[in-house]
Amino acid sequence: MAGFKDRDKRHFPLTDTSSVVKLFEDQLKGSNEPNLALLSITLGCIENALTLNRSVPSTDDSTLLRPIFPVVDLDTVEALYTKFETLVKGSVDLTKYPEEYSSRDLVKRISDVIWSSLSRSFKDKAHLQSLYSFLTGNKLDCFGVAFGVVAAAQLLGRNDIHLALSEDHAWVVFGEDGTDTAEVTWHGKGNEDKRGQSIALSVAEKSWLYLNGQPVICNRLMEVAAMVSAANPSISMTMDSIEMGALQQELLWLLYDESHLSKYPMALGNLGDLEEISPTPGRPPPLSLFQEAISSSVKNYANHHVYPYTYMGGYLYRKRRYKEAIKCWAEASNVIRKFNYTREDEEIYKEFLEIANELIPNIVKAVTLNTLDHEQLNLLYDPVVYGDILRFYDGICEWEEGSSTPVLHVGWAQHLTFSLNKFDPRTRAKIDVGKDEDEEDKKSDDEEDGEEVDGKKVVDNKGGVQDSENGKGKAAVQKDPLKVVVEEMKEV
Ligand SMILES: CC1(C)CN=C(N2CCN(c3ncnc4sc(C(F)(F)C(F)(F)F)cc34)CC2)S1
Repeated sequence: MAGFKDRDKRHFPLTDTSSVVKLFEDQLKGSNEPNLALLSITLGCIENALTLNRSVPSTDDSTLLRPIFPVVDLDTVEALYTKFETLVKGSVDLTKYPEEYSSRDLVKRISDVIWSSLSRSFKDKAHLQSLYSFLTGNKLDCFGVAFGVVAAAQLLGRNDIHLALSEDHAWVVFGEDGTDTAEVTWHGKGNEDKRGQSIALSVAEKSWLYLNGQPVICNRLMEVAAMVSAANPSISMTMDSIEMGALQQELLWLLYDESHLSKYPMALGNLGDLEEISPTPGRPPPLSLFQEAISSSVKNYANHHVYPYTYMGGYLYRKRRYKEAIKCWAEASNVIRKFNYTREDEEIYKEFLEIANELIPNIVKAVTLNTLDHEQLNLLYDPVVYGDILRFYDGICEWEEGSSTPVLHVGWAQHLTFSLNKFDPRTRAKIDVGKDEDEEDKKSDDEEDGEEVDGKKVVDNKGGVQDSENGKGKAAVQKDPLKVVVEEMKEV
């Protein structure tokens, strides 16, 4: 049972990074499970001081000497912890929920307690992810509400309620075998919240938002990793708090060493980004962390996560390692093609749009202008690169096929033709777009379970069978005009 114990109190006051790391270390390695509310209040208090309430820089040089790290007093944290405990225990009558495992009603009740305390102001600002924000400003973002529900559940001794994370949404799992699911927060803008509903219905849509049944399911230690990963060192669009970034980085390495990041690809990616900004001597370089994130997704989530590839692709792009960046983006597209695009998948749509319509054109322009660097210019004569760009687009086309919402529009085709036309025609002739073996396998799989629907075989490209109405009463997007464009061009 979590509680604010004396052994926790002796860490206070916290005066620097290492005292915070020691508190987290004691919580992670201690006898009982880490206290999510205590840690979230503490981390949120520090983030607030380092990013929102920075000491106003005075004109004299005294600020140059004054330590910027805030002193976190025990009574500040204890007061907020008690406020949270009073709210939660005062609002949930546990005698109504005598069962050993949590019910949907209980989960909904806890979500309502957090939800009803929120102020109505807009919620997509930064620094709204911690219980410090909730308790001092009644504001939480989408992640913060889900995290708050799990922290409240822990206070109530409900140890079967855990955080579930996709790449753009959060919900909870609960029940005897931890497979019951419930929405507890909202998603995106202008979408009705589905709080209390199970996720099963949404997963059936094969949308990226729910990772088609492959989300990260946290235990208490991974919930600490989520809290640390969700910390935000940014002060403004152009400035980050060095102290907050360093604290987040040290806490992520502590969690990494305890293997609490091994099934959490995005946290590994976050650590890789922090290491790019400020490398820790003796630690693996960013690329190996991004590779670990990819391997974790392949091993634990049937390679259904996109971000591990875009973390690595973005890094390689920044290092001007363009051929390898394009390879990563082709692998990212190889993941997204497993899904059907639905209207709540905007975040990943924007990711692919930026790669297709900005990053790849920038690369093609850069290597055309910079003809002095033969290594770079060769890119336009490299059939492997050309093939990877085609694979990148083919995955997006496949993502669109069978979807209720179209992905591509003529703007995509304009950038596609710009990029592909820069390649030497002989190079374009060299690649073989023949059916590779797994494509043949897929076809044979489909043959097996394809069935006649009014005389014609209709299979989706996800290996399932759906009627020509895309199984959801919506007209499925047929073969996409872009594929025709690419095929026509190959005859050029
Ligand atoms: C390659 C990228 C464009 C760079 N940053 C990326 N992030 C930044 C960090 N990030 C995350 N990093 C750790 N954990 C989580 S849980 C989560 C979420 F499920 F969507 C939630 F909770 F709804 F916000 C998001 C997210 C989201 C993805 S992807």
